[in-house]
Amino acid sequence: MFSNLFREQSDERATMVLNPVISKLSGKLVVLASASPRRLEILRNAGLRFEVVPSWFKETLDKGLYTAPHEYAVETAKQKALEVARRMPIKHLKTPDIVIGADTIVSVDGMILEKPVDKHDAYRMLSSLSGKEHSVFTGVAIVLCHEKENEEVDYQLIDFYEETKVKFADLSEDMLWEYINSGEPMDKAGGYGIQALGGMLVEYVHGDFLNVVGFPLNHFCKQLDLIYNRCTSSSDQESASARLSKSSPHPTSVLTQLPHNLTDQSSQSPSSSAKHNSSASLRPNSPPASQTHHTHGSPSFSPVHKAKKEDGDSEVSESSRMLVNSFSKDRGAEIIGSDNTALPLIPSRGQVIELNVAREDSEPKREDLQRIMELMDGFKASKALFTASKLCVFDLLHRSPGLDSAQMAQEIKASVKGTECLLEACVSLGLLKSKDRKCQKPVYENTDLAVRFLRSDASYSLHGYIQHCNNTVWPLFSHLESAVLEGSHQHEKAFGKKTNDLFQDTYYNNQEIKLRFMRAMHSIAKVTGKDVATAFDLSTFKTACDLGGCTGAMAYEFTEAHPGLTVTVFDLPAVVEMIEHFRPQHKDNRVSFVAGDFFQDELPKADLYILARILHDWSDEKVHSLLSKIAQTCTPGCGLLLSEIFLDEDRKGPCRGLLQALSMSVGKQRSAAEYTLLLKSHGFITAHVRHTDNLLDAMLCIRV
Ligand SMILES: Cc1cn([C@H]2C[C@H](O)[C@@H](COP(=O)(O)OP(=O)(O)OP(=O)(O)O)O2)c(=O)[nH]c1=O
Repeated sequence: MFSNLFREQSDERATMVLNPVISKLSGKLVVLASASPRRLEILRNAGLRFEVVPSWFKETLDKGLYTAPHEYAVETAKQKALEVARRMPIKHLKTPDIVIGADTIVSVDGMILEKPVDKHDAYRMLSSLSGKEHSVFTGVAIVLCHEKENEEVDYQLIDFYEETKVKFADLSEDMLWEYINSGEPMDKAGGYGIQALGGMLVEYVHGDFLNVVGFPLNHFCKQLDLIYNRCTSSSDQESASARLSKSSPHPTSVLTQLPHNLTDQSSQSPSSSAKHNSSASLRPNSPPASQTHHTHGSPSFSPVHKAKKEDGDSEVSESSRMLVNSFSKDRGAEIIGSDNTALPLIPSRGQVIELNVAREDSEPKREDLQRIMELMDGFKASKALFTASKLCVFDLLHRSPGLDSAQMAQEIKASVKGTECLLEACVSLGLLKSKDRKCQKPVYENTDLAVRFLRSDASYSLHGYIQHCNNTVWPLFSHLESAVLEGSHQHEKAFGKKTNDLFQDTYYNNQEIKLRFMRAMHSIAKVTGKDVATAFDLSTFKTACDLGGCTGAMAYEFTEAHPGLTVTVFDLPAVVEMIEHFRPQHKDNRVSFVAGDFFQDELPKADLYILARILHDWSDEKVHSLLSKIAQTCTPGCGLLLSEIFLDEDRKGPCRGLLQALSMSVGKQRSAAEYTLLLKSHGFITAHVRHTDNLLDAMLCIRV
């Protein structure tokens, strides 16, 4: 219905305005900085080709700073688009040509209504709309990115808004609650969706219907027409902006450069990004956001350090160059030159390694060679870590720091020569420290890294996961060539037996292997759990069920983070019978365990289902069967929190996810948009996506 409606409304305009615009955009990298499935559908139906990179900007600007509601929507749209425009060159290694951001709000009686946080909030919003006319504003920001010779990026910002008036019928209490309980209000501004059940509440609409649904397509096309059809060269950009200002009722344009110091912006984790507004971050001494509208000019910032985009056709004439842009929540952007760079072997999300190798036949540069050698030696480093961990080197040095190689050899019952080589290798990898002694062999101690992650009894120990990598992942990867040739996993070759169900046949039919696997899952849940548990406001949910929650490590993080939540961990009987091995010291009564098979048995009732690191393991058929079972168990408004590594939409990273896919399990790695579509097919809409900057990302979906 929605798509048909769109066609009826815009076919004529499409031929007049949209098609010439679309041809102008072909070959350009257009990015939609929005997770809204409605915006995606509107633009896709219009024939636009684009990538989706949801913005990490949190919608928490101070509404008190804005004199009119549309100013707030426009500013939020700008921040969403700019965050993506800044992040992409660094984290995705490509500079988009255009980034589109949007923000939809409802305004009634001088209040701004965004998405409700819970059912009561939805009730508050909908009852304030009952029997009245209100305005829906969508602010849109179009960021044009221009890369310059000297690696600076110019951003030209064009923004505008559209207002549509909507009148609601008088809503009875019963109607209100029936609608709220349908779950539809939760991810929509003002708490309703005019395109679906919410349409029944509406008496009339004055203005652009699609604007209410989240994107004013017609106004957008007119803006594109102005930019691309009436302004031919990039040198005309300033005048184009000026023209836009005159001809359009609400556009603004800011031409600016990305600041040199990226520490508080491009590298922001979602949580930190909310602290900034564009004016502050783009123009350090500028007035508040609302006053920077209609500002032109180019503030003088130093050039940005970023991976330079190559022109696909041109030969790379520059000499070899290596940049490692490393980001973390704490450190922000870090630009490390080749001289002082310890290359990360496997770039994580947010780490960018670029080698611009000069002409093919020119003399190899040291850094390029080094990178290849690092990759070739990677397996030796992994195996050295696995072996030291298996032989309990880190535990022994924790108990008795300062052992020399002969003493260590005696402790681990190994050869002195072999032990010496292993200890020295661990020093070179930064896992151990050695202290020289006069005329004697050096003694060894754990580094901080080993103390924190490699001791088997450390709070955030990865010991269990390392053992799993050594015993299970390593043998599988030693058959990688066959896995690639055959396109299937290599369990039979690696472990000498056929597996129908990896968990039942391999991991859980032997006590020792089972415990090892549980320790591995426990390790991962311990180090990632907090970030997943705190990714979203879950205060509307009272009961959760962690499907395949294993030792409960993730569940305990959820109860810790959400005082009103109780969590049932649902896992196979073989797992639940072992959980005493993993109970935390301070038992939390809000975590309980139920034994069962989520493919076969009835699921415990809950408001929120957690699927952390589950779906990627299973075939499409099993994934669909599990999701449809959850969907049947859920009432509208129930939540599903999915946590996996989300692949980038262009499938160029993160490296961990792509390497994991090589194990060729029957499952697959997916991007956030792919998970969104998958869940949508089972009646769940994605309300929020969070890239955590940790090993697992998360998305919160609501059953409609
Ligand atoms: C009023 C109304 C809003 N909406 C939706 C459009 C938007 O998706 C949403 C408003 O929230 P927004 O914050 O504008 O957008 P979003 O959170 O969905 O996505 P992102 O921030 O990543 O861009 O409400 C409808 O679908 N129907 C309606 O009738």
